[in-house]
Amino acid sequence: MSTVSPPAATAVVSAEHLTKRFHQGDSVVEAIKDVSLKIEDGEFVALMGASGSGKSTFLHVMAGLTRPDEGTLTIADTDLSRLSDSRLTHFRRRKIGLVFQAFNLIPTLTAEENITLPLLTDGRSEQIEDRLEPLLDRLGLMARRHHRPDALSGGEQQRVAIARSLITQPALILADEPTGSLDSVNGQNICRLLRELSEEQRRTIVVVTHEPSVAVWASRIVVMKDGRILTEFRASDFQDAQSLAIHYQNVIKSAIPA
Ligand SMILES: Nc1ncnc2c1ncn2[C@@H]1O[C@H](COP(=O)(O)OP(=O)(O)OP(=O)(O)O)[C@@H](O)[C@H]1O
Repeated sequence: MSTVSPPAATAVVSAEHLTKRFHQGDSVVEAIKDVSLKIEDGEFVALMGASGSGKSTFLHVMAGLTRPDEGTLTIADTDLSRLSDSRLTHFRRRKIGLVFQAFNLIPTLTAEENITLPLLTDGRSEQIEDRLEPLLDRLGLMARRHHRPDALSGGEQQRVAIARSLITQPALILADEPTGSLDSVNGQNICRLLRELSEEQRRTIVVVTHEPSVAVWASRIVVMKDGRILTEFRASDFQDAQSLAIHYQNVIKSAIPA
């Protein structure tokens, strides 16, 4: 009898030895140093760490918004270092969905127009018909589709931003402090939505956060300190956000300074 081995998990993100330096006058800041990380298809990863630990820089490198000085980054089988600036922009539009703390919606456009904009700017308007209504429905935005951002609550605006990130069906969704502008109830609802998207649709999601109450929704938590990956653990090892917060604080405190 022949045996069939399960398919190997595919890495959507493969970062190897990434370093990014910023020059300010005569001084140089190494924002990330020798960072290596693999993220598999369908994983929901929280990137934690104190202010200045390099989380946003790493996220921006993964987004192709910032080029690393050293190391290689492969996203969805594409080595980003091999892409020219214009191809990198094209790649980002197609393969990466971005969600920000400040929502970054266009105030003069309705919810629906904001959501469909990435397809329009990429010359793919024919895909709107099939994709828009299921997304509005899934994200609970059907009744708000014709409203402009100033007529939407913060939670609704962030759901519009998430819908906008999903409409291109990207390989990877990157969110920088997505609950940072929301109250705790709306913040938790956004976390639940991201978790459901990863579980139901195998979306690969990376969220940068300071908050254990956000990180606890992820499947894997990666902790950064002084530009390096310090450690990682699984949220399922903790009963609740409070026990995760205690472990996180202990890990940060006991780390030997770089
Ligand atoms: N454009 C830049 N120019 C100069 N230095 C920068 C730049 N961007 C980031 N840095 C520096 O790189 C380091 C890492 O910054 P980064 O924003 O990635 O950290 P972070 O963990 O996301 O912080 P926070 O949680 O406060 O957003 C910091 O010392 C920061 O001052």
